Amino acid sequence: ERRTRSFNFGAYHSLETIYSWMDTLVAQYPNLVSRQEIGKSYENRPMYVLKFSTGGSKRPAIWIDTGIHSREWVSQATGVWTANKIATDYGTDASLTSLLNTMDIYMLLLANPDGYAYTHSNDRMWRKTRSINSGSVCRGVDPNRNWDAGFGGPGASRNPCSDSYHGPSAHSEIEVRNVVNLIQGHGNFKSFISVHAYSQLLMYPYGYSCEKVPDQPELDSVGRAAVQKLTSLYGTRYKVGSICNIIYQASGGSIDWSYNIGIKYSYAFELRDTGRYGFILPSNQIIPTASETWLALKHLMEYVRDH
Ligand SMILES: O=C(O)[C@H](Cc1ccccc1)CC(O)(O)C[N+](=O)[O-]
Ligand SMILES: [Zn+2]
Repeated sequence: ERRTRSFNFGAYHSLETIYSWMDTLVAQYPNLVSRQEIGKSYENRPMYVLKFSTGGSKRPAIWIDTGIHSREWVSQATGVWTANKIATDYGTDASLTSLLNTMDIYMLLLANPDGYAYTHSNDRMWRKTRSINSGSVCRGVDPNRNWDAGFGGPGASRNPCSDSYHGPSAHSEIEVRNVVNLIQGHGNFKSFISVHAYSQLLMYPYGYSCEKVPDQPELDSVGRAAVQKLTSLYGTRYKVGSICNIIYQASGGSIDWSYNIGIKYSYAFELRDTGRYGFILPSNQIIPTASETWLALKHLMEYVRDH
């Protein structure tokens, strides 16, 4: 209804505002979008996935998460804009319509809800979850070091006070376990895309090692083609490569886990910018960032649809 159309996609919003906007999106597109609670966060906030589906059961699916690192606000904002874009363009964009007639899209807009709330209430630069670490005064685990993929290896810290603390064990964080359970329970995901900021990169596995994955040539060429579409809009330049080679070695990352359980088309975006504003990207760049990113996302999803 009216409220969705009047929603300001060019601003950063609170968790509560995003959650109530999700309700209006589902209400406006009941035959396309549904909301699924996949579990609770450490501080007992619901974790909601938006499922875009035109029917079938357990259709091949694409996963997109935003906001796993709570301070990377342009990621969550891009997720909101993208969810709205999918809902509004279905039925008019032929390529998207054909995609949604054969595949489902699952979006987790706030993958770290406790951290996101904390960046609004206490510390704009908070990155991790808000779990209590026994024996330490420091809180939180880096949810992008907590996955069962090279867990605890180089590229993560064992210090609970570190921003890249991997946690006491793989999948120790409920926010990670909720996603693992959904993906493993579903069993038919073909693509897993995790959206971060910043650095303007499109990355594929591995992070935990600099060895080439078996599908590296294909992931690289599809990634380069996707970035070409992104750059065509405003000239924004991205680099493409494996996490380990292009940014740094990082163990326990989500897309290494998804790749290793067989989800070939696993990618991580690092959105704008390259450091001028960093995590504090001005809100007037939200819509341009989301618009250019959409061109890359669409390319990836079309490729997955056709292969
Ligand atoms: O360290 C991270 O988890 C990401 C890089 C990354 C992204 C995906 C998988 C493994 C690592 C970088 C970032 O998004 O956190 C941004 N940053 O640290 O500036
Ligand atoms: Zn991040």
